[in-house]
Amino acid sequence: MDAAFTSFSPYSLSRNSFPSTFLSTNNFPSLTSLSFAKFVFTKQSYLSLRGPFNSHSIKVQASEIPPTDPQNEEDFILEDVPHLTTFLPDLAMYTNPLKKTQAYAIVKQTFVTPEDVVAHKVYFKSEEVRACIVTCGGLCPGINTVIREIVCGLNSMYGVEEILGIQGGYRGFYSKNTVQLTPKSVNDIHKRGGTFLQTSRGGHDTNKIVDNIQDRGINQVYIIGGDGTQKGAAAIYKEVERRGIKVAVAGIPKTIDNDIVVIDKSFGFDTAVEEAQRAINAAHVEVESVENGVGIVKLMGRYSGFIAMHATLASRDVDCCLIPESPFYLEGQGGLFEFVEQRLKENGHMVIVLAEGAGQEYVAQSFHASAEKDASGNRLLLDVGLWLTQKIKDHFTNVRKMAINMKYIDPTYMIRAIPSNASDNIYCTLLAHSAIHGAMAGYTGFTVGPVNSRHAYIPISRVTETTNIVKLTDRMWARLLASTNQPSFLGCEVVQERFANTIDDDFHNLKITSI
Ligand SMILES: Nc1ncnc2c1ncn2[C@@H]1O[C@H](COP(=O)(O)OP(=O)(O)O)[C@@H](O)[C@H]1O
Ligand SMILES: O=P(O)(O)OC[C@H]1O[C@](O)(COP(=O)(O)O)[C@@H](O)[C@@H]1O
Ligand SMILES: [Mg+2]
Repeated sequence: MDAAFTSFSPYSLSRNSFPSTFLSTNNFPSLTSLSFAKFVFTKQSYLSLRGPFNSHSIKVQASEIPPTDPQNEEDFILEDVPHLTTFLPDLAMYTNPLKKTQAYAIVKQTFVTPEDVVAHKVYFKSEEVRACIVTCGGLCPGINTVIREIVCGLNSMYGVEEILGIQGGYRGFYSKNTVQLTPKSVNDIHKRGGTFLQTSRGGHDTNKIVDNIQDRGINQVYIIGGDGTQKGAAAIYKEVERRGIKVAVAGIPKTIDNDIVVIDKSFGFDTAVEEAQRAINAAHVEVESVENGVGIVKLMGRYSGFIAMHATLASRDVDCCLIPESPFYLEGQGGLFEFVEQRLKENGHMVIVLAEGAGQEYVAQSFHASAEKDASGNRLLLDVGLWLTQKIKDHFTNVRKMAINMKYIDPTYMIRAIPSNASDNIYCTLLAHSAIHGAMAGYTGFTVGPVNSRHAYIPISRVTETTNIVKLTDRMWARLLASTNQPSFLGCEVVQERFANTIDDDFHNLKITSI
């Protein structure tokens, strides 16, 4: 194992985003040779991750890596990325076939910084690899690009021929036939939205899945999916380890909501924000063309309002953005009705962007609905867009006796069903390649993704222990408030009390106490 990686050093906030898995024929004798790669946060990045949902620290085990400031070992928070040799200590190593490929053989000092992890040896022979890919959970722009690049990357860089597609999510392992994936069969799929392999919610049965992996002789599993999927991937990895079989499990984080922690941003998010602009533009055009026009645009965001926040900031045509993390109220001083009326008086029109998870407790009260769940156990949302539309109409017609022109646009599925844009396509390629290099190098139980702009291997458990949400105390939310000039709604004690009393999960309680 010692020779597998010749160098490793911590990520830095200022470095550019070259993948840390880049191969070099180079040696870096001046740098420490490590037995295991570590998942590393600089102290700064750790601090930036800290908040009500990430309050417990990651263990510091700094002994093997020299900190940049030798006086301050606590600069680094380190954790092992799991490796096959942890439970299969006698695994054979092979020369990395990348050395012989034209694209990488020319790379000597030029592209490899001392901070890159350099794989000299791999733990799979090309002809021995039998990989599979599965996609789970909701859609997101770019899934097909990730599938394509795993297939093409494994084939062109490592000479792998055996790649299976598991169809229809986790349950496809045990309920469907596999499909053979080749560079030819996936050649054009990045131009399409959705997932070439189909997806599903629910159906995660760890034993059945791992039985199937064993029966089919699969030894690399690439799992593309969100927070739920990554929890499933962690369970598969644990079971694989328990059975002591040589199977590398790699997660590629997918979430339209950008709700996965640790990584800088999820793929497809930029594409979704861009697409949301079209809906916001349409709403704005409609409402400025009529008298007292009120436009409402509902965007995705179950627990995290990132899409709504970014779409609002990008647009500048939005007067008010409502997200799940920020409580709001309708009536009285400082409420939404008052703000709408004020904007109509000032400008004759207004646009509200609404994340689908916002105000769910109000909608539930209005509709007397019970909390239903989907097959994966996610709460099924009530339509806050229709609810708000009706509330505003009722208020202005019946209470204020004022005619308004309401336009409600619901582009929710449209923003995630499209192909990824150019920058997301490149991002997806880096993720796919990072996953391939990691699996070939024998890592397992990891998720890939950029951390402070450095592509990193992250132990899966780190990305599943909490959810990424918009922090109301962060500057991005302050920027939004400054841009829209909307009320912060936080002055109202009643709302805070109501939230604390009616919402029983930690998520909302923490949210309130963090304000
Ligand atoms: N805690 C869990 N343990 C194991 N599997 C899970 C867990 N949560 C979700 N899954 C599985 O992961 C898949 C996708 O989860 P879901 O929440 O629907 O989407 P996403 O992964 O995009 O968040 C489903 O097949 C579901 O059964
Ligand atoms: O109708 P579906 O397919 O269950 O998806 C709706 C949900 O999917 C999401 O896009 C999130 O999906 P994931 O949990 O798969 O990331 C939410 O924004 C939305 O509430
Ligand atoms: Mg999810």
